[in-house]
Amino acid sequence: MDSVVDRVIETRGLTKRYGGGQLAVDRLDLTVPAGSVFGFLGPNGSGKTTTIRMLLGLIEPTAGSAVLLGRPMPRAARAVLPEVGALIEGPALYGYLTGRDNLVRYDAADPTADPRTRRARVAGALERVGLTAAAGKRARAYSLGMKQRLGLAAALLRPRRLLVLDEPTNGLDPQGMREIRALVRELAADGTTVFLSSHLLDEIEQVCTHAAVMTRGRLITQGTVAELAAGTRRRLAVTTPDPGAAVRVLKERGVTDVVAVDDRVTGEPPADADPAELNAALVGAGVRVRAFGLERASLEDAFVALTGEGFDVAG
Ligand SMILES: Nc1ncnc2c1ncn2[C@@H]1O[C@H](COP(=O)(O)OP(=O)(O)OP(=O)(O)O)[C@@H](O)[C@H]1O
Repeated sequence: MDSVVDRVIETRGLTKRYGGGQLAVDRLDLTVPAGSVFGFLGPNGSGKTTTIRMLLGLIEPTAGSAVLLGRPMPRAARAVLPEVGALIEGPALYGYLTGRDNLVRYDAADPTADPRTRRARVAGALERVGLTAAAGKRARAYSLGMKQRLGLAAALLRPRRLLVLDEPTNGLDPQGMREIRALVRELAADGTTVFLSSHLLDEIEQVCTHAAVMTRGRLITQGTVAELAAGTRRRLAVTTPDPGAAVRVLKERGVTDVVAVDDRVTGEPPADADPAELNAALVGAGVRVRAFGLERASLEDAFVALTGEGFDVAG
């Protein structure tokens, strides 16, 4: 199957209600463009894993449709899944086998994989994820990050058009997170579309070109990361030894939501305000300004603005 699709994943009204009545995913319309690194963002329990399981045909939707690489799921699973690499809920590894032998096992389980070229494929995948030197170690001696990389290597034994990664950095230390993120960027640079779920906003900002935000089973927004962050207003931040006077002047000039903490005053400027004039007004009123700037809106600001909720941004 080598048809060209510009939408690698497309869902319409995709819904999952579990047996117990729990509505885990509610009428999801998701569009993942080809070539994107697409972040599927939401707090724990927001329905990310359930969505991924439906996309991969592991569970049936209650309603709606999912199209993967232009083909309907789960009906076309047999044709589509060989082109999709997936890493969900940690790779299934045999601890007593070496990293290399784990990959040999994965490769041997693929009926379309030619046994004569198996060694070369496994060596290539190990190289790809930086595990060549550790390939002869038993998997149980691997760190969590190495296990994740081995799982990715398994997903990369054959060329893939789409990689689906469910919380790929969950539980990793900062170094492990950096390694996985670097790998995701490399894979994307080679043209593979990557769909990754995460509850970490900064992770999405660091590696993704596009994102969708979920809460409680519902999609709140989707688009490029730049668009999502641009949807929020920027905040003005003033550092001054005269915070009381600064608050008064800014309010007079129409700045709203003014907050003073120690020597830092922040607020939301009116849409048509000229920052230079606000600064001049402060100075003109005798406020000593040590620093003045507009803060870049982050995806976190966008999330809070969209949902009115805070977000767990801890690594
Ligand atoms: N097999 C199941 N049976 C019943 N309810 C389920 C089942 N799996 C998940 N749920 C419920 O569906 C909702 C969405 O869960 P899901 O695992 O898809 O969220 P998530 O965003 O992936 O969160 P996490 O990151 O914690 O896995 C949750 O309320 C969860 O308790």
